[in-house]
Amino acid sequence: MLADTLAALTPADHAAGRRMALHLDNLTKPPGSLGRLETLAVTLAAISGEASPRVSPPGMLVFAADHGVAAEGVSAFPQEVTAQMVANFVSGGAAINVFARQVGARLEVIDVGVAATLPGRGVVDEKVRHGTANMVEGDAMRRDEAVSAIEAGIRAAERAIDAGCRCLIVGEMGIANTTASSALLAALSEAPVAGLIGSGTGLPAERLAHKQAIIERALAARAPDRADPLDVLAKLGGLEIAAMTGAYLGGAARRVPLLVDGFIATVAALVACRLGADTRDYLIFGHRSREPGHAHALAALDAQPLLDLELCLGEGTGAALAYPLLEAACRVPAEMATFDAIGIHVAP
Ligand SMILES: Cc1cc2ncn([C@H]3O[C@H](COP(=O)(O)O)[C@@H](O)[C@H]3O)c2cc1C
Ligand SMILES: O=C(O)c1cccnc1
Repeated sequence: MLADTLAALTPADHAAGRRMALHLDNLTKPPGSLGRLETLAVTLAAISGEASPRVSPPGMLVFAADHGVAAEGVSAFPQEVTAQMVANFVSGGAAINVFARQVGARLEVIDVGVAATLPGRGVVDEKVRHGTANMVEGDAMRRDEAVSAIEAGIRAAERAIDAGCRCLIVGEMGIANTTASSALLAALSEAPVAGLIGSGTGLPAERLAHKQAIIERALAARAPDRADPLDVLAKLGGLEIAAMTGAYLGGAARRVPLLVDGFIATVAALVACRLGADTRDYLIFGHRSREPGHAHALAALDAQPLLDLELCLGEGTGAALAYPLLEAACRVPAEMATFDAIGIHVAP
């Protein structure tokens, strides 16, 4: 199934994007005056291949899983918070629930690897295993488990698209997943760990050197093959990160715009692009997270995010907040009058 999804990936329709650019120049405004909103309209036209792209309704996918490396004291919060937040997502009290309601999104919460056994209601059960192993002691997961988690993500993307969603907002919950993400980014980019770590949920500054040392030990012990993204993902990654990678691959294969959230989401998107380079054409970056490694992950994808609200949360919140800009970018070409229609003739 992963192989089928990779085989179905194609570049976006850049000719449709160029037609959109010509149309935008004929609307009743100085050419280019809507700035990056115009770039966004061109991107959305290229993604869908349509003259009037639509992003509504959006589908939100929040993947949850635990991390064995949490036992090393790399997060300000204990592992149990992952399951508690999953319960919060189900009862509608988390930040992502607020924004999902605001934009009328279909929200799905998917357990791909929470350590605790969850009471089933309201959570899609795709548990691959009860949390990853501690990457300092062994591979976070087996290669086939990484593939299973990716495939759970592909299925979730396909469910949302089959239910009518025109855009995917992908988020995560997993205590210690900034550690896994920094480790993945270090392995994929070969940049020094020191510039790729941050305080995540609020790890005190004096614990950062410890977080860095844990990641450096894991990198040395696991020795992942940088040229093999699945090897890197299995040895250092997380189940929710793998599922997000799958959701991006699945959404790109179906030619749907994918709104990327913060640091963790961007690292998952980087893994997806290493597995299937055409995925990049379908990614729109919602915001710049306060987590320092995010700038490196964005640079690795040559990405410029839409917002900078100094968020540092995850769950998909920064992507959800950027979603109304995508709606605006769809409405401008569909609803604005053209110069031809109002009888203004502009000199060439
Ligand atoms: C109450 C709470 C809600 C959250 N929602 C997202 N995260 C975020 O914080 C975690 C990553 O940070 P670290 O690597 O430092 O553990 C992830 O679960 C992420 O989604 C949360 C964290 C907490 C504590
Ligand atoms: O940017 C993120 O995705 C992020 C940052 C801190 C904690 N959780 C997520």
